[in-house]
Amino acid sequence: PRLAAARYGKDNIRLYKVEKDEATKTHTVYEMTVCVLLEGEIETSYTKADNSVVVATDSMKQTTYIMAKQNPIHPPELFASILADHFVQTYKHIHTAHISVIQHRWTRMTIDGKPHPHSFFRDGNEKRVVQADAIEGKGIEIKSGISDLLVLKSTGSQFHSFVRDDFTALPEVWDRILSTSVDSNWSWSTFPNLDAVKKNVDKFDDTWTKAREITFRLFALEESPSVQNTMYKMCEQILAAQPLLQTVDYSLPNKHYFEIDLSWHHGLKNTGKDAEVYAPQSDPNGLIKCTVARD
Ligand SMILES: O=c1[nH]c(=O)c2nn[nH]c2[nH]1
Repeated sequence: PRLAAARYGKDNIRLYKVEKDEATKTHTVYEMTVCVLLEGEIETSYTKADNSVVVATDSMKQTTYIMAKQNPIHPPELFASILADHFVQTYKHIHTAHISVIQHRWTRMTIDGKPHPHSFFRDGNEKRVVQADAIEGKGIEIKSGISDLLVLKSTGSQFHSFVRDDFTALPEVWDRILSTSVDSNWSWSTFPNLDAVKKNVDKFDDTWTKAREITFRLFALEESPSVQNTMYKMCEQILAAQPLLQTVDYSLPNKHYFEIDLSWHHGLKNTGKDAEVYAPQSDPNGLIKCTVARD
C-alpha cells in the first residue's frame, strides 16, 4: 500500500479578539472558529513514525493566537490568508495550508436608540465562512460564504408542472410557504500572493454584504416557481456584482411545512386558501444544489 493523500492539523480553534478605539471608547468584537490543515513532505510521519517533519497541531493553535494578536482578524478572508501564507512561508517542507474560518455573529446592541460601545448579542445562528488555501507556487485560493442563514416566506412560492407519473403523490401548489437555511459560497480568482489579497481587502466585506442582500432581496421579491430557479438567479446577480468571482454556489434544504386537514372536526377548513395552521417538518427535507460559473 502507499499513502495516497495526507493532511493534518488542529480543528475547532476558538478565538475572540476585541478592537478598542481609544478615542471613542468603542469596542468591536470578533469571534471565530478556525481549522488549520497542512500538506507537504509529511509522508514519513505516517509511514516511518518520523516526527521530525511534524509541526505539532498544538503549535498550529499557538500560531493562530499569535497571528490573531499581531494581525488584523477582519475581514476573515484577510486573516485566513495571513495564516495560510504564514505556514507555507515558515516551514520549507509544508507546501499547502488549508485554513477555514467560521465567524460568529456579535451584533452591537442599540440602547436608548444609540449603538452601545461594548455590548453585543448573538442575532442568529448565521455564520460568515471563509476557506483560504495557500498553495506554494500557485497562490492563495479563497472561497467566501454564508451558512445557516434561516429564512421563511409565508407566500410567494409555487411548485407545479413537474413530472407526473405513477410515482407522483405530491399535489401541485400555486401558493406555499418556502423556508430554507442558506449555505452559499463564492470563489475568487486565485490571488498570486498575500500582497494581492491585501490590495483587494475592501472587496471582501463589500461582496459579502452584496451577496447577503441579493439573497434576501430575491428570496423576498421573486414569485418563486422553484428553489432551483430562484437560487440560479441569486448566483447570476452575485457573479455580476464582483468581476473577481469565478463561481457562486448554493445548497438549500427545502424545509417543508405541511398543511393540516382539520375538516374531520365539525368541517373546520384549514387547507388550500383556508390554510393557516401548518406542521413544520424537521425531516425529510428537499436539498437543492447548484454552482454557477462565469462564461
Ligand atoms: O422547489 C422545489 N423543487 C423541487 O425540486 C421540489 N420537489 N418537491 N418539492 C419541490 N420544491
